[in-house]
Amino acid sequence: MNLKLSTNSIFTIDDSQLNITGSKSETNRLLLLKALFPNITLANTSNSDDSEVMQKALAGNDEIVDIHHAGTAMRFLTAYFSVNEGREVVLTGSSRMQERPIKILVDTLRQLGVEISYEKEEGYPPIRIKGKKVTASKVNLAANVSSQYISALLLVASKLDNGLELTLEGEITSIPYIKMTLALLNDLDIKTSFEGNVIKVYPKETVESKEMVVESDWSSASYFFSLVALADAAKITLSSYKENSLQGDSELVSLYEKMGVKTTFQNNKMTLEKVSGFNYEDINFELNNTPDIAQTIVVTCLGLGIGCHLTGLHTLKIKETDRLEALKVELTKLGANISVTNDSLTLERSEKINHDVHIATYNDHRMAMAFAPLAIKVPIIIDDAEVVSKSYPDFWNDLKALNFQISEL
Ligand SMILES: O=C(O)C1=C[C@@H](OP(=O)(O)O)[C@@H](O)[C@H](O)C1
Ligand SMILES: C=C(OP(=O)(O)O)C(=O)O
Repeated sequence: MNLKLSTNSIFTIDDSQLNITGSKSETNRLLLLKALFPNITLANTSNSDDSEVMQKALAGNDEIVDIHHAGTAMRFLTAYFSVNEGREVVLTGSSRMQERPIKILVDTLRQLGVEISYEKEEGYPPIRIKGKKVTASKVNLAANVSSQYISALLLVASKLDNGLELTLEGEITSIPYIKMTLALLNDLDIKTSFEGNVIKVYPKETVESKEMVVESDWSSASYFFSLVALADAAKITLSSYKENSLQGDSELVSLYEKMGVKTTFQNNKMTLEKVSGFNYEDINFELNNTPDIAQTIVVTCLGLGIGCHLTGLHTLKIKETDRLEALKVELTKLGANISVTNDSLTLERSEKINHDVHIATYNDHRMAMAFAPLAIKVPIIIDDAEVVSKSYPDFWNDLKALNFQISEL
């Protein structure tokens, strides 16, 4: 399904309200924790494909478990099945998932005594896991490739006889996601510590019954920050969000303040407003803590006609697609002057944006959603627009509610 998007030439959002689905990162952690501690209950969970596959995988009893494109499900379930004594599963995913590395996590679980083998290529899914009772508790692992390996181990750690002590090697990437995992464990009264490069999780057999309420997804909110930045005038209220979030992408508030968006919080809602008469300057952001909003930000900059230099992007090459390469190809089609390295991206200032360009989405939900707000500036076509369901199935309906004209080509 290819969608053509456009808006009125003067585009404004008048005091609109949107309710955004729960964070997929929090949901996938909590689904796993609920499988370990069934007396917790969850509210405002994500309706994303990634959370649906996670839930199904945890509920089922099949030998082959297919998690499609869901990175967190792949990594979290690898740890989960590894400590599920006596169970044998083959964990697999989409063809892209079979190119996303898992060796660091597999090697760590092997150090803990779990039997894991590769069904196809060494270092990549699919993998065959024979669950073991794990009693070893000290391991080292590289922390510079994906924080998901670390979160995966932390999530199951409290159920191990002796807990877990992880020593992280190298520069730690995507730290807020590790802190989110620890914070959710702490909410369940599971004791943890994170000092220097050592993380400890202490054993806990049971937890008190508790309702865990998922905050709405900040990465999904990023597209509305972009929309407000690009509109002629806009005020939109999103629920349910907290000023002090567990999600690192809440950094959006300070990042978009530099792109003319003011954010205020009240009663678990946040209101984004376009600042009129804002003095735009080129931006320079380090995004090691917030990799998922890099695409949104660079597209906003193109729409605003400002330049940007984004660094800390080394993980983008191993996500749903090689996001650095994909951005380079698609932004160039729009007339942008962009260069990328293995971990950074530079966009030159430019005035003109080509219209009616087909944006390829590479099975990457964030390619589709990040480019959509540009329709405020020029009509644009998003190819294979259904990809958004990986994290945000209601995205196109929510844009329609904001008066985007959307038609199938
Ligand atoms: O733990 C998580 O929920 C996530 C961690 C990040 O991955 P990396 O640690 O691989 O950068 C992020 O990009 C992903 O969307 C979700
Ligand atoms: C990278 C992402 O997800 P995952 O790694 O869980 O597939 C994402 O949602 O941007």
